[in-house]
Amino acid sequence: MSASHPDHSHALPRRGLYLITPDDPETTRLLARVAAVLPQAALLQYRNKQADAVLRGEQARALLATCRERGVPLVINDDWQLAAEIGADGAHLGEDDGGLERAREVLGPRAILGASCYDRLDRAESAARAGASYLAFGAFFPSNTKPGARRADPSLLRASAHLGLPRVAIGGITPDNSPALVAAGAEYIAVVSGVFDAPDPVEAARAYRKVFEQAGG
Ligand SMILES: Cc1ncc(COP(=O)(O)OP(=O)(O)O)c(N)n1
Ligand SMILES: Cc1nc(C(=O)O)sc1CCOP(=O)(O)O
Ligand SMILES: [Mg+2]
Repeated sequence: MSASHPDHSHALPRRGLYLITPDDPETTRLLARVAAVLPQAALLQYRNKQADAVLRGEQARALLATCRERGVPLVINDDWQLAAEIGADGAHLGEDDGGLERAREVLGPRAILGASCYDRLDRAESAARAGASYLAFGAFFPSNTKPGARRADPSLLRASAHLGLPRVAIGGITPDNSPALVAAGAEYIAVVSGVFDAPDPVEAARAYRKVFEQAGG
């Protein structure tokens, strides 16, 4: 912990696969899909861009129970108020999701607060100042989950190392294209379709985990 970055990443594992949920309206099915691959994950993000507030509340609570059983932190996408309401481990905020400072104030110093930085180092610098726990960059490759995502270059991972926060790489990431991102400094590889749309999601999740093992832990 440094003076400029107080203890904002307490619950964060050191590195690994950051799983993000697919938009699945069936809560029982979503839970089964997540439970199968959760043992391979360092972190889980609940993201459902189609669900209304009631379904999001139901799914987030159900996932939180599963995550607690498995000891995996749960981050809620977009909605830090929902994270606070259900006692999740944190929230992930992009450019349209409200200010990091207010979220940090309410969620407290130990919450995981993720910030989307896209392809922008200046955004990463201000997110670090505003109390982010990690900095997410992307999209590194074309993504079917988010076809319009801005593209980022792996050099951004190296260029943001001085900020001293864990870096997340996202967007079209596969086990095959992950090693270059981990070598460039990504502590986390964030994935939706590479796991959840794979013919064998458990095998796919293991393949991402192996990338970190082969990179040295
Ligand atoms: C780990 C991680 N990184 C980036 C995003 C994208 O956030 P945002 O730009 O707010 O877009 P949506 O996910 O809300 O569509 C993310 N969710 N997680
Ligand atoms: C949610 C999200 N955010 C991105 C960004 O670049 O900010 S890319 C993305 C989609 C990630 O899904 P997949 O692993 O299926 O490509
Ligand atoms: Mg968002």
